[in-house]
Amino acid sequence: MAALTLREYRAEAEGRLPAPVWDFLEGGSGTESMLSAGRAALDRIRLRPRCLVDVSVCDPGVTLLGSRLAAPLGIAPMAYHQLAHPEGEVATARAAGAAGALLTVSIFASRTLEDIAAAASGPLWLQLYWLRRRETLVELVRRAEDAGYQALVLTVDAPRVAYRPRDARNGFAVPGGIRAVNVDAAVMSASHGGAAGESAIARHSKEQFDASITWRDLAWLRERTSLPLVLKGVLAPEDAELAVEYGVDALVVSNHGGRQLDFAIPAADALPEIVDAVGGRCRLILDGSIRYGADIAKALCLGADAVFVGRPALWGLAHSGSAGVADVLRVLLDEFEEVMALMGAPRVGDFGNSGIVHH
Ligand SMILES: Cc1cc2nc3c(=O)[nH]c(=O)nc-3n(C[C@H](O)[C@H](O)[C@H](O)COP(=O)(O)O)c2cc1C
Ligand SMILES: O=C(O)C(=O)c1ccccc1
Repeated sequence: MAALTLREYRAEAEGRLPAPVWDFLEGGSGTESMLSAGRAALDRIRLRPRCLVDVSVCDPGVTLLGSRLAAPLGIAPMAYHQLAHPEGEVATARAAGAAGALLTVSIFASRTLEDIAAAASGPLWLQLYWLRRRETLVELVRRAEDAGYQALVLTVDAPRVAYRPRDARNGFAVPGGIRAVNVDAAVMSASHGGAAGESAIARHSKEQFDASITWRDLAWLRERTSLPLVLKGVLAPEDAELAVEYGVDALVVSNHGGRQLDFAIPAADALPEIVDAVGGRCRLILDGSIRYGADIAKALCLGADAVFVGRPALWGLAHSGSAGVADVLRVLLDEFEEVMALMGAPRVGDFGNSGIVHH
């Protein structure tokens, strides 16, 4: 298969998916203006290379919360990979393993945690939304521990799923035959069955997500697992400080790919203050609009330890299943390895604040 750029994978994926599914994958909340804003924030950052450094061998490898990765790259949690391909998360896990990338499995994965683990040869983390029914969370934590997942990621930017105009217009619902198989069917039923003018996903979240949780509840979760705990969707330095106080091991600095709070700060703009606030006391992952190897370098220069990539993994999956995801990851890794060489930064630790300028 000829190498495709991520942009080509996107175009190919669009042609293969039903329009309402495409709209759900690609869409954003409210004005959808944050989709381009996230990209613009990264585009404003320019790289400043060093020269005459020995870059004959570049090593993109890192260890993140005990997970060994071929590069500082993970796949962001995304619900229902079967929307993109019948094999769903099992295919994604195979590809992530082959590339040495982390896979974060969504609580609303369409394949079982155990089947995904069986297909994975690399590290897996499990992402949770805080459902009203706490027994579901306790059971998922136990299953993740038993299946060898290496961290838990609590998404904290979604007390409910935001208004997303495309999904509302399409009356989007999770198609029959695709289910969040790791959660009781009764808890998930509102996600199915469309209603004109309303997104079933948004409706389901209002019914089943616990919007009352606070930092005290985080302590409850912290006590129930020895796995590292990650919070996803932090943008305020004050929250980063609180997270450190509550024993959180890493933060995913993210505006949820422009799908939650409309006009929320792009992650790349929020990151510097958060780096200052945590002062090295927890790991930081930049999420949103990562599309090039150079974006990984920019994130590291800003002070992140790694990045998450979201939609491009689903483009690869829609294009050609596991092979497509593996190729998307390979394109990003090859680009990053080249950026390391051209930046004069043969190790991940060589990227620092002097490697970027804002313009
Ligand atoms: C189709 C889709 C489903 C998503 N599902 C989840 C989810 O279940 N949990 C979660 O924390 N974030 C979810 N996200 C957000 C991603 O984890 C990530 O923050 C975002 O996609 C990153 O932006 P990018 O797509 O520009 O890389 C989802 C995103 C998409 C596109
Ligand atoms: O679409 C999303 O971004 C998301 O987080 C989600 C939440 C609930 C169900 C499906 C996806």
